[in-house]
Amino acid sequence: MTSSNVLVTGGAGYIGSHMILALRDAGRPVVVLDDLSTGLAAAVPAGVPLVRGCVGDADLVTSIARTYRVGAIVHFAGSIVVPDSVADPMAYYLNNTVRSRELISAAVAVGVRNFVFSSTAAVYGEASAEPLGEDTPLAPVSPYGASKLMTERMLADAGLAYGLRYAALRYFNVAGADPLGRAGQSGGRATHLIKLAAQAAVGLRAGLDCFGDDYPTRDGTCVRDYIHVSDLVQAHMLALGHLEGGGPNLVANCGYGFGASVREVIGAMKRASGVDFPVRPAPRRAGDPAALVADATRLRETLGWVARHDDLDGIVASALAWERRLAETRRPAFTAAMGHA
Ligand SMILES: NC(=O)c1ccc[n+]([C@@H]2O[C@H](COP(=O)([O-])OP(=O)(O)OC[C@H]3O[C@@H](n4cnc5c(N)ncnc54)[C@H](O)[C@@H]3O)[C@@H](O)[C@H]2O)c1
Ligand SMILES: O=c1ccn([C@@H]2O[C@H](COP(=O)(O)OP(=O)(O)O[C@H]3O[C@H](CO)[C@@H](O)[C@H](O)[C@H]3O)[C@@H](O)[C@H]2O)c(=O)[nH]1
Repeated sequence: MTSSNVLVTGGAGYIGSHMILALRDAGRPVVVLDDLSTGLAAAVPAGVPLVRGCVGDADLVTSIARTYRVGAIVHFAGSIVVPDSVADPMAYYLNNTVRSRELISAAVAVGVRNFVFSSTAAVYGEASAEPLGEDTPLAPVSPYGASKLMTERMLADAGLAYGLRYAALRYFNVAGADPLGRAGQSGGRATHLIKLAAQAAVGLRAGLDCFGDDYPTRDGTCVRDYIHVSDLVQAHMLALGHLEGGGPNLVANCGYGFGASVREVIGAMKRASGVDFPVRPAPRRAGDPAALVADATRLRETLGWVARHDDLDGIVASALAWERRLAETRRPAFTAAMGHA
């Protein structure tokens, strides 16, 4: 096993914080670079160095790579809200594409060999086939998807020109929380369906909007392939080992091969919590494809990945458990702020 450090960008965020736990569980030294724009310093486990800064700061990246003898970068940092990218595309091209370019350039210049990148199912756009293989035509319908696709393209070119070794993992919808309760989705502004449903279940919000019920799907609501964050992180660990072991560059979908509709997710959350929170019909949300379901054959066959948490009820239950834990830790602070301490 290699003992060089792994630089986790965006390690104070939802998925990055789970990756840090997996690396530490495997005995790998880690350093985190995060600007804390959506992440929380508290999500980085004690003892893991956290450098607060931007991935687009090439001097900073170079200095971290030298100081910590970084051998691999796992790049989670980015802006992630599809409708925001429709409203403000230039912000997404800056944070996701331009700053990734700086990071990749710095990695190449300082001699970091291996690079794992958070890509997305949004690179496929309006899916014509289901499930989607990696060879499906790439036609993103949101600036978010386009901003990620451009980074994939830069990695492919950097691989050819400079020998950078990379894996671009196209996540479908990531959800759930660490089964040991050490991490979960904590960031301030929630937009993801399962997170919002969990917040409704614990009483943090009055209910939930269902964006569109006239899609060409089995119940009219959008279908997504929800992958448990622990299974996703395991794919990253395998991808890292694959690159470090000399395996070829890789682009792979991360999902289970079956989807759940918005209505099915809401039903699962109501069952798990026992709370019948209100659900309001709402117009379609900009940039939402009707259905996104992964064909994850390549991930299984190339990396030997095995899904261990591929059960919607379990995913929803782990998200709910984390939300309840957050509500418990918030309650004293809230009570104090209201002058009732
Ligand atoms: N959550 C999903 O369902 C999903 C699906 C597909 C792809 N992804 C990708 O996975 C990655 C992680 O997503 P997440 O859900 O953990 O989001 P998140 O918002 O919780 O984490 C992103 C982290 O990156 C940091 N960050 C943002 N811009 C930065 C910059 N310029 N420099 C340094 N740090 C910066 C944020 O502070 C945050 O800690 C993203 O790249 C996202 O596009 C997520
Ligand atoms: O209050 C809500 C929130 C969401 N939805 C719907 O739920 C589905 C899932 O939405 P969401 O959880 O926001 O995820 P996506 O927009 O599908 O995007 C996620 O999944 C993509 C890959 O599929 C990633 O690229 C993105 O980063 C990630 O945010 C969509 O149909 C939404 O319209 C609702 O109906 N009500």
